[in-house]
Amino acid sequence: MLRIQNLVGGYSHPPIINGIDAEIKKGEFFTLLGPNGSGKTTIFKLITGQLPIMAGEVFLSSQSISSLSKLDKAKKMAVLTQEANVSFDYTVEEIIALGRYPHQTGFLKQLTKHDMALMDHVMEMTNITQFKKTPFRMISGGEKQRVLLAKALAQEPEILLLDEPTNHLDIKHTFQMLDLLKEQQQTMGLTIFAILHDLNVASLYSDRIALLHHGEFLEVGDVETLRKVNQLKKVYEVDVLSQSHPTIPKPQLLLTPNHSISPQPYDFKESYEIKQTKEFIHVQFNHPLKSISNGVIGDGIQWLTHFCNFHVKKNYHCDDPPKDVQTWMTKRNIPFEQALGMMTAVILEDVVIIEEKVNGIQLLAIVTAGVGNAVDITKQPITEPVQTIGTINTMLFIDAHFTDGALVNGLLSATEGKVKALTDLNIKDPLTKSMATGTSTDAVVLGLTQQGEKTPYAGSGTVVGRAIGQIVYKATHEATKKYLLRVNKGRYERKEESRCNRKD
Ligand SMILES: Nc1ncnc2c1ncn2[C@@H]1O[C@H](COP(=O)(O)OP(=O)(O)OP(=O)(O)O)[C@@H](O)[C@H]1O
Repeated sequence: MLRIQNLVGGYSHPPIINGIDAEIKKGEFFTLLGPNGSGKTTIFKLITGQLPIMAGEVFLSSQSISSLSKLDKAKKMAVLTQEANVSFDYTVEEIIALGRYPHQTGFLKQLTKHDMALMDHVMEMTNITQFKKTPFRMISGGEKQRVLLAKALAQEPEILLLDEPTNHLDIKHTFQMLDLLKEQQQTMGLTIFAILHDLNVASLYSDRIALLHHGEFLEVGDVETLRKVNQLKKVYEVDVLSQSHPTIPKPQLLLTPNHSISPQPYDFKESYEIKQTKEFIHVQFNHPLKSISNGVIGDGIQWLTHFCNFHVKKNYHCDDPPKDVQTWMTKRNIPFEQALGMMTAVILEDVVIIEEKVNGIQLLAIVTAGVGNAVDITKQPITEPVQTIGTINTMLFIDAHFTDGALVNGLLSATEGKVKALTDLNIKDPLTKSMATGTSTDAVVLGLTQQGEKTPYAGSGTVVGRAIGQIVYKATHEATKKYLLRVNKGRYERKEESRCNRKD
């Protein structure tokens, strides 16, 4: 659709653009990225003819752009520039009518019924119909941007050049505009060549991107190119981290400010408080911990300050456990947005709390255990899930700095410690009669202070991994023993009671 071949140009010597090549294919969304002053707008000016090409060539549908008349170009290509200065006091409708100009025929060049219907359509699409008769100068910056897009769409171009089209737009209108463009691309085959500043937005909407650096392309490729953070650091000179969007397979970039927002180093042992009642256990930290968990709320990887384990009745059943947990937290003035919530039918008095320092690493384990629903995951028939509560809830807090990989490692180490404790206590799956590997609804959280040197591994091959396995083993072993004692005592008491009743 648009081929840029060894393009050189600028305002004087030396040129700003130094021999770039690119091919924008028909129907694709191609985005030009680069810092301020890197030459993005200059490329557009060379393509549109606002600036003379010093060397190289640009082809529009295989025709050299310099051989096309202004009108021929306008029939194929519409441009939305940053300069929204319209000198005359046109109304919105009149501005949009200008978009039809290249298609008007005859001496008088009047708008036809088709032109007017199309204008109404683009005004509706861009949500500006209400401003139809309003002078352009009397609408806001964001509304002006939508009017200029409507004008460009009214031109019915094959390719649309957009120079920062979302400038002035709030997030709702940014996404509305880009969704609209994407729809035009997908349904009408419109080719889009856009300059965008927001790398995350570019990742969500573009098919391919080009990264411009000092008038040259450093990278041209699909949006996965945005995972090359070293290139981005070089070009933008910021500390950037590439992560996957949580719900769609696109990279998203996270920036770390130069000014430090991490707290001064603090004493782990002084940084938390544990509150325990019959209804709940609440661990509150002074600083947020980086956490990984499968809690009812606060799941996944998060930064959290409050960690709660709520007691529920054995027959607890609810359609919306997260809502329940949030309600219980609100009742106790615990901000659930910063909290992890678990639940258990285990008597909370039987909790085991172990605080230990292993090889200089401070750990805190808080475990409640019930094995009424013990399961051997390797033997249970794969049929209906078991969802009753009789669970092992493990909270483990560590004064260390883990990578995301080490967090996952840490979960493995904790699980290995738990399974070994069940094995040593000879806990069996009542259904399969084989050794249990856990219970049907176990929950776990690992919370890290992220203080000190970064640790990339936390498996059994590491000191911290073994410390995790051993503290979880100890806490689970003890908590399970307490549970078994209580259950056996209960059984004994019930037996005694019925014996006495029989005697009577
Ligand atoms: N009219 C002009 N005359 C001379 N130099 C100019 C002119 N316009 C821009 N430049 C220079 O050309 C270089 C590239 O500018 P350009 O506008 O293409 O950058 P850009 O990548 O679009 O930047 P931004 O993200 O800030 O819009 C800059 O160094 C700029 O100062």
